[in-house]
Amino acid sequence: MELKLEQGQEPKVGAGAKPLHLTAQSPAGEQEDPMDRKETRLRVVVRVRPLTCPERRRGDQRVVHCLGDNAVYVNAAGQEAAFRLSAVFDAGTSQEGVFEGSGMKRLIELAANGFSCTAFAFGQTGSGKTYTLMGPLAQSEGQPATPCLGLGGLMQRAFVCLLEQTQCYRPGLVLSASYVEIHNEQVRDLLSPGPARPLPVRWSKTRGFYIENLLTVEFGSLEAIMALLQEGTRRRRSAAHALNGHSSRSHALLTIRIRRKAVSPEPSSCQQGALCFVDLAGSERVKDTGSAGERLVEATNINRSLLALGHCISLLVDPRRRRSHIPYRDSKLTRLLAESLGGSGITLMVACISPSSRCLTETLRTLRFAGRAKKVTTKPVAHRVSREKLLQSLEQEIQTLREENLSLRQQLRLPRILSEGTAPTQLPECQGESHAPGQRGAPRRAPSSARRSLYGLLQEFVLENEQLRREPIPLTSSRALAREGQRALAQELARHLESPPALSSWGQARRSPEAAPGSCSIQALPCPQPAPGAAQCGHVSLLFLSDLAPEALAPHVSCRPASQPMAVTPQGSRRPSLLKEVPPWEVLTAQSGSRFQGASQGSPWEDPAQPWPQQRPVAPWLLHGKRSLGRRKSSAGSCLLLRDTQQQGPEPPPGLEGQVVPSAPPLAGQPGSSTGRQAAGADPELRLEEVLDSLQEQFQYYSLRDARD
Ligand SMILES: Nc1ncnc2c1ncn2[C@@H]1O[C@H](COP(=O)(O)OP(=O)(O)OP(=O)(O)O)[C@@H](O)[C@H]1O
Repeated sequence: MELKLEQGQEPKVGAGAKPLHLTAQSPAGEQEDPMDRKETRLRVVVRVRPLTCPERRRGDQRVVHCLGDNAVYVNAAGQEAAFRLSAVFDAGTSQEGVFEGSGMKRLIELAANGFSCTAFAFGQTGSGKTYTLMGPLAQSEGQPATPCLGLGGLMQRAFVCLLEQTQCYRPGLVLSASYVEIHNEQVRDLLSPGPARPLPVRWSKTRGFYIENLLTVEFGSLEAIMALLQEGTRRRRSAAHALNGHSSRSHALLTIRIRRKAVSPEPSSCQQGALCFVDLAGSERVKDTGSAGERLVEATNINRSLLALGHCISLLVDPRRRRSHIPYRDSKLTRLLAESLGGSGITLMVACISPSSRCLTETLRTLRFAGRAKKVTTKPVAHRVSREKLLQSLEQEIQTLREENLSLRQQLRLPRILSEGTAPTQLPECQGESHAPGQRGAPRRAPSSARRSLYGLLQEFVLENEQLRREPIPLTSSRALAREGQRALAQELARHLESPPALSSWGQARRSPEAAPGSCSIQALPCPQPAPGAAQCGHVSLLFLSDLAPEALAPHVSCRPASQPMAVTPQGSRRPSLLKEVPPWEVLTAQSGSRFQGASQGSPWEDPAQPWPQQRPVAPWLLHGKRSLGRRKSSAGSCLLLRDTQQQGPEPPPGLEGQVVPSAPPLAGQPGSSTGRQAAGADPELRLEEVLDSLQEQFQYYSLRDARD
């Protein structure tokens, strides 16, 4: 029998950690945490729950033993293994004991200092994850009991701790919360009033993966945050099965955002930390839980997303492979945890296990996962936002909400009071508490105090948004409306990506004589089929360059000197070559918002004597096929999509300066793309969202790389 004792370097977070020493000063005059930018391991602790009554009645053996010295020992059925983790809590440890010993307090402190912190519980179904995070649920309603801390979990204790900090020691802290669940691979807002609709998970260079249209609610008291927790948990999907009478059927993520204004009298920067609690749905063996029908679908989705999480962890642990592509896009869960696992966050994992002999296999699996996870490192970075950036992002947020509210008002046929050109600092037409949605369009001015701050203004728009959404009419977000125009195009693109057409000839391309004034008048190279989107949307043109390695195309798109010919490969050729038949052409530079420069001599695109009638900004999008970069370059196809940014459509990518180039993200719908594989047969709308998102990612990746090179 083999006795395996897992060893590992202890992370610096945790009980007994030295008090925070503030040594360095940031340019803004703020104190920096010594943890800032230091490689840090995930802290992984284990909690063993007591045997439950049914387990005792059945006479299950206790096979898990806590040895002291942070080691846990499993011995049964000829299997013996020991694991050493950051801390181990036996069945007798109280909720307070787990809070004190897990390092939760330090995590809260770090979140208040601007770090992104995550505490998540994982383990087999019925192993005590929800209990550890929220305490026992009120069985009748499936809600976290009361704010009373006796049996309260890590969440309630953290709320108390944070609120204490806010009220007593750091009056500058502003707290807000969001709460979502991932159920059957769909993200749902648990706080938003009205019917739960799936929210898209998007990616941006500045924010990483994020949930669009997520409601965030400010709170200032324990009662308020407990009400949010209870309301959200009531809405979360749960069901009974053989191993747990109240089993969570979704992963839940409750995020507390902590905004701290700078301490200096003339604040030049602010800190924005986050504390996220993740209650994972438990892994389950269907033959043990007896899941069938809907429960079986849920179980399959739960297990699949946990598998994706395990896969990411395995790659992150391997020092060679963690530099390559980590497939966070394989599930919504891994996308949302990407920052906590491999980015700049700080993470505490609580592995929950049952002591019962019947759960032996799953217990060992959980402990092995824990052992791997503790080797994962992140490089925590405190988020300090410069005052200018903060103001900018606030204004942008206000502007987005203003547009969203106007769009909702239009759908509700309410009078539109703001004029088109209203500056973001002007007030919305509908304010705060006293406006009832029934009083359609009664314009009100906010109290003058609210005008003083952008935060106040933002709050008003949020309130208005909430009120409008409460109307019992199905509403569509403004972004979704804007996307409708892109849907046909995306569908076409998806088809092309799946089976790129063979080009019969490259022919001559000219500026379209029918191009509407003001539209982007570049014409696609002729394809056997009309260029996708060109027919439907006058402002979109697409080049489909079959069998062209992306590496050959990207430099030409980003910064091709006008004198060089475009490298394309005609049909039938396996390898890209400089295609002499296509004369030099000057397309555009890769910077978003760049303009057509006009055509160079001999370009087939343009009559050089005639300048472009409209020098309009365009956003280029690159679609690549297979990213095989071996000696035999074989790309399924590459597309260059030119979009007129003055028309409606997806946002052009922001500036590219100073960015670290990540590994190339996979492209939805492509061979080798997990999202494409997963999406097959899934909701076509979600599938299209994926395609549009990955367009942006792809473009950013290649543009950033070119900018760096
Ligand atoms: N440390 C503990 N002390 C006492 N009871 C516990 C403890 N941990 C869990 N329990 C009880 O065990 C049962 C299952 O716990 P819980 O619902 O938290 O499991 P879970 O891991 O969240 O399950 P699932 O993944 O199915 O949602 C509950 O009745 C809970 O009250």
